[in-house]
Amino acid sequence: MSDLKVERLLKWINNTGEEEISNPSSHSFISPKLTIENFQSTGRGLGASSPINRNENIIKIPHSFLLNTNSIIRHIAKHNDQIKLTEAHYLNIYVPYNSDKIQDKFTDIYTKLLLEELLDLSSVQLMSLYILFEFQRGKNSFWKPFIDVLPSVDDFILSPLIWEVMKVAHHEELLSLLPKSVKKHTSDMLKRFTSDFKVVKSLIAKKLEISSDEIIESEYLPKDKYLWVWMCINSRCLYMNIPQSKNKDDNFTMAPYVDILNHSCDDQCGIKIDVSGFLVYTTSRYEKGQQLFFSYGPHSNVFLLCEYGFTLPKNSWNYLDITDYISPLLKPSQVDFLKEHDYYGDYTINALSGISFRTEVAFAVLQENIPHESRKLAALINGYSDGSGYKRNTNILISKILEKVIFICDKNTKLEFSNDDGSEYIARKKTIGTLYRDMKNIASTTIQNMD
Ligand SMILES: C[S@@+](CC[C@H](N)C(=O)[O-])C[C@H]1O[C@@H](n2cnc3c(N)ncnc32)[C@H](O)[C@@H]1O
Repeated sequence: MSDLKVERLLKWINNTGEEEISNPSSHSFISPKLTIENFQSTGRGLGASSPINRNENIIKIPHSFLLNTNSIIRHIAKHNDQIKLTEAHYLNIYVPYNSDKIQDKFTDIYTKLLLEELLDLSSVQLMSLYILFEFQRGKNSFWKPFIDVLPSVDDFILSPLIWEVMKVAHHEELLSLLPKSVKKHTSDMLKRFTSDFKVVKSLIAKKLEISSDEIIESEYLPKDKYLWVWMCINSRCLYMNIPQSKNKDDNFTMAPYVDILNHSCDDQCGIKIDVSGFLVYTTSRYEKGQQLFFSYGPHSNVFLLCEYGFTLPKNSWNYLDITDYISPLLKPSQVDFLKEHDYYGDYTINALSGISFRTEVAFAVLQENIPHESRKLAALINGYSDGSGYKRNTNILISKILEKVIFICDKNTKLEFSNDDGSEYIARKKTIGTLYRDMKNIASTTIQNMD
């Protein structure tokens, strides 16, 4: 990222423009001990330019600079007299005095949107629509300094959703090489993406009084740009309670500058949100030159690759899903029993904690002809027994499954060692290889640890 863009971002977020200095939003804080840098292992991130203590407040971004349902509706309302806002979560957001003066074809649409229509959209739909419009509004947009530092679509080259939607070179081969769990995650993401795009297109088509098909070709919602914005939102959102949200998946915000923090499995920074804004503090000490990290959550490499476009060399949240191996072995009465007790499906083995209790229950059920009548099984499920009576056969069954897993992994881990020619195609193949390596590691370790 060019220094100029960083400079503009900092100037904007510190609100140091002449006319802004006395405004209520000028309460950002970026510690002078922080710098934006390119790190070899992770790419762009936040570094310590001098030692930072544990429990030190390092960033505060006021609500006026957070991009979420509240701030978007507040900004759109500035262009739209029909939208009357009364609640504090809108009114506390400061919108620069001149932002309602600049008119263009996008603000023309803002003038036509109804508050109910905006609130009917999910957070991702509203944010993707708004950011894409604001991106196209260029220097007319209040958010330009933030939008300018968002990653480009090239930063997501490893995400299988991008291969699928952009139909990148060799996408069919690459998608076919993916482990089953990644294929499934990608197909779920594609459904989410397609549905969000459809909803947004149909709302804008309605406002333009044209059909949804016509809008694909228009300059309002180009699909490749929509995909870019959608991925940026997906990979940069942070949890924040949104009072008017309809479901918990809508409770998030984008937080400029905070979103430069890269992920690690352990929390090394914490976040707090209060009336003054979004606060980041350290949970460990950093020495000069070290990169600061924050945990995005307990995510496996499969999740990180699909949703964020990267994987970690070591990830304690990796797990192996063996549902597809167990399900065909179950008889109808066993399936009924598992469903009745809420233990059907999602059979995993975790890198750190081993075989999950769910999986252990499924293997125990497999060993019971009439599970409904088994006291031994009831004792396991109710926590009265440790299930040792099932262990021997469980180990035999698991070993057989894991040997099959290892066989498939062995055929594919070689992808990781594809000859590097610097192309995106090879980078993608190598990443697929690392996913099989992760799976094989869990399978082999589980076999080794069996007693
Ligand atoms: C919230 S952003 C973090 C800042 C980002 N690196 C940037 O330059 O804007 C999330 C993105 O950062 C990258 N990222 C985060 N943590 C990473 C890590 N540990 N290793 C490699 N890339 C990482 C991924 O591209 C991810 O989609």
